[in-house]
Amino acid sequence: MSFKVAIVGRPNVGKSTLFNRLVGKKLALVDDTPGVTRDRREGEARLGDLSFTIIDTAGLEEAATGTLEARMRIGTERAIADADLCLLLIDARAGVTPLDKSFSQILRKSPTPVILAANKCEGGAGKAGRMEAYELGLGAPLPLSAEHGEGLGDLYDALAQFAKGLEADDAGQAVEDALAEEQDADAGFDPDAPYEPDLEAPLRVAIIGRPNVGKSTLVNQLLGEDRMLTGPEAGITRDSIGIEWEWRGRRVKLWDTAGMRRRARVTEKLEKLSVADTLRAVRFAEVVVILLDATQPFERQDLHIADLVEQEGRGLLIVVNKWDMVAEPQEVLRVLKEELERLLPQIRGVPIVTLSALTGRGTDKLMPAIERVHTFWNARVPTARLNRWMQEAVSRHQPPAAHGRPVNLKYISQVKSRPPTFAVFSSRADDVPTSYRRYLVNGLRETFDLPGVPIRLFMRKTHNPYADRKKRS
Ligand SMILES: Nc1nc2c(ncn2[C@@H]2O[C@H](COP(=O)(O)OP(=O)(O)OP(=O)(O)O)[C@@H](O)[C@H]2O)c(=O)[nH]1
Ligand SMILES: Nc1nc2c(ncn2[C@@H]2O[C@H](COP(=O)(O)OP(=O)(O)OP(=O)(O)O)[C@@H](O)[C@H]2O)c(=O)[nH]1
Repeated sequence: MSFKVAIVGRPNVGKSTLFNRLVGKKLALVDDTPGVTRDRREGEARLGDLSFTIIDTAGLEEAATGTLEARMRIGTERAIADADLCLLLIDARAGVTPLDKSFSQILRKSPTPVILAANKCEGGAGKAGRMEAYELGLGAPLPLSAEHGEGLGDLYDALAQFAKGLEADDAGQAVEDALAEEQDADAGFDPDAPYEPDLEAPLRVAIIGRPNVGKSTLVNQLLGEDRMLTGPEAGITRDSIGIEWEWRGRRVKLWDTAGMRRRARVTEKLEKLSVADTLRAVRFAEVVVILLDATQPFERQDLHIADLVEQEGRGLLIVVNKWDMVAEPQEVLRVLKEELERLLPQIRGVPIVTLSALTGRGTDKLMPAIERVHTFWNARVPTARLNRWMQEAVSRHQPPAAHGRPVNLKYISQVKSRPPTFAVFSSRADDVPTSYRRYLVNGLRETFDLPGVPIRLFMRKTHNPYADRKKRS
């Protein structure tokens, strides 16, 4: 992900020198006569694994009219408007000057974030100036030497921290977009019209799992190891959110949780995804794959992710990796199935796929299983079938009477898919207990074959015409 950094500061502090160092080419003129940089320049900068556009805003004294301060204000404001981040440079050897103060005032008032750096600090010089710089109210100044290339590590950390924040914003936006798309897909929902997958919209998938379960290995296997190594080829695109490719003529977008964590590690050395990252991935995805390591027990963290999937109403698939390490596959699978039924009663019958990302064995089952869960998640049940089913369900097991009177269920219809959502109408909706609603949900899941997706069921109150008539008479 790229961003724009404007280097601002009064003349002669070393803006062009820093620009040249970051761009790696002598693009800007450097001279020790103040104001020698005539135009602002832009270049593609690299620092470690970060790449960004950098703007050098020098040459303010060149303009013919207005006071220096007025011109500076204009130049800086223009740069601020253009940039995602400003780097305010001061000359630590010269100390803080009134002009530096004017700059920081402008910057403090703007919403663009600012990094303050004290230049010309090579060999520990400029300490006094650096201390003074705290006065500017822009936080701790980073000691730098643009000419000698010192302090670039700290600059990297500050920029990486900023880039991570941008990515989080981007990710947040991707989630909002995905949710908006979903709402569009739900508009005009008709339970009696057959579900037809929209092949234009990418099927959104997230693969989530504890560290070391084999997420990266699996993604590489899915996309084809070679293609990943030789960079994106036609058919595979990557952005800060994820990886998109085509599978059997269908667009698939994979949320890059591994990538999110890799980037996070740069600055925070996080060993696992933060809760916020996980939640974002779950909300983005239509189908969430929880990846387990066959040699490790099912853990609380996995359960926590499954809970999130249920709460957010996404489709769920459990994938057990490293199946090549399992000596007694039947037994391991039996235990796992039992555990899942016990620990995840709210999403019964979650499909399980076993595979080895390392050898590739079984990985061909993954996409078809994801697609199936996606279909269940989009399922539509015709109203007539639903009502026939409900009549039977009620005759087998009546809702308990409340206040000495029977509770009648009038009818049921599906009001939404993604996940399947049903409304049951009754004049005494409030009197239907949770246990009975659960009975209905379980019946729906079994009868209409909806494994691995949360099912929502609401009770809706119908108007009771008899009650009204009685009142009127
Ligand atoms: N000692 C020391 N001198 C530096 C450093 N960085 C830049 N300079 C010198 O400071 C002077 C001004 O540098 P420039 O990069 O032209 O400064 P600028 O801020 O772009 O200046 P204008 O173009 O006038 O706006 C030059 O003589 C540089 O060699 C540094 O880290 N240490
Ligand atoms: N035996 C076996 N080892 C595997 C399999 N898949 C992955 N591994 C190994 O498990 C280790 C972790 O794999 P990664 O793909 O890096 O796991 P990850 O989940 O991306 O790890 P983090 O980035 O730490 O979250 C590596 O040593 C892999 O070679 C598998 O199917 N079988």
